[in-house]
Amino acid sequence: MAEICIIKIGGRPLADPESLKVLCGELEKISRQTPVAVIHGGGSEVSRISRIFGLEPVFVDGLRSTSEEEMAVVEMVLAGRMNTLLVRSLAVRGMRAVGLSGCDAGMLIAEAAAPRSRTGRIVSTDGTLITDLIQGGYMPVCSSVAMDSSGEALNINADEAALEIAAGVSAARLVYLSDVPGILLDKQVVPVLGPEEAEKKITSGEIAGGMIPKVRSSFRGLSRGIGEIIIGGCDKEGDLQSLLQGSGTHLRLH
Ligand SMILES: Nc1ncnc2c1ncn2[C@@H]1O[C@H](COP(=O)(O)OP(=O)(O)O)[C@@H](O)[C@H]1O
Ligand SMILES: CC(=O)N[C@@H](CCC(=O)OP(=O)(O)O)C(=O)O
Repeated sequence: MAEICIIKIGGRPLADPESLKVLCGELEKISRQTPVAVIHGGGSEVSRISRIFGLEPVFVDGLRSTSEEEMAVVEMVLAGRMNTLLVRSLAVRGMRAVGLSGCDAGMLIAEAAAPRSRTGRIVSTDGTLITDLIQGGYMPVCSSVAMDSSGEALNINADEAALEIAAGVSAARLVYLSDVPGILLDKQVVPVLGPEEAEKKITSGEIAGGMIPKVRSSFRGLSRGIGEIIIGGCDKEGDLQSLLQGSGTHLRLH
């Protein structure tokens, strides 16, 4: 099979119709060149809906501390609204998008990160469904909802879900599309970043919030055989192609 490219989409592009249009156009172009699977988040929408239900989000090191009640919102928003929104937006352009969550065919099995928490840590990944769908000419579109061994839902950070799936299918490339053009240090995009430098910048607070799990999971992914990991934005036509050709931040082990 041709080399698989995993594209992780954060929540903010999904919340804006214009960004979503650009993104889907870019995915259409890229998918003509290489097989693509999309893993998506939607954390900002989860927070918005949680607040409507009177649940104030709490994040620790960029990860949501997920209560039982919040898990219901996570599932509803990510595996429901966000997933179908993305699938419809791709399908209308002629792509054979298939909506999935990490629970499908046991793709992402996780365990609770702490007692009574519904925030999960992935313990096993099965990429077969993704490769089977790609071989059948489909574009898998997967949310980061996972399950534990007793069948309960767990909330996985979408960056980590993308990383696990990319490692599970031995992806040639994993692209994290975010609302920033790459990792910024002194307001400039860093073209290449290694693990020691990244940890220093996390300690100093220059890399913070949601960027922490993205960066840390990337280095774990590279050591597990993902060919290349790129962080960047996709705001206008040509952005995704240019990320694949060298713009944004490229994470390297050495
Ligand atoms: N050094 C940094 N460079 C770029 N973004 C950073 C940095 N440190 C923290 N961030 C934050 O990380 C965010 C992207 O991560 P995250 O919120 O998880 O986005 P997404 O939902 O797109 O995955 C940016 O919007 C920015 O606020
Ligand atoms: C455990 C955890 O933090 N899960 C994330 C899952 C969604 C996500 O990661 O969305 P973005 O990619 O848009 O940030 C959350 O609940 O926000």
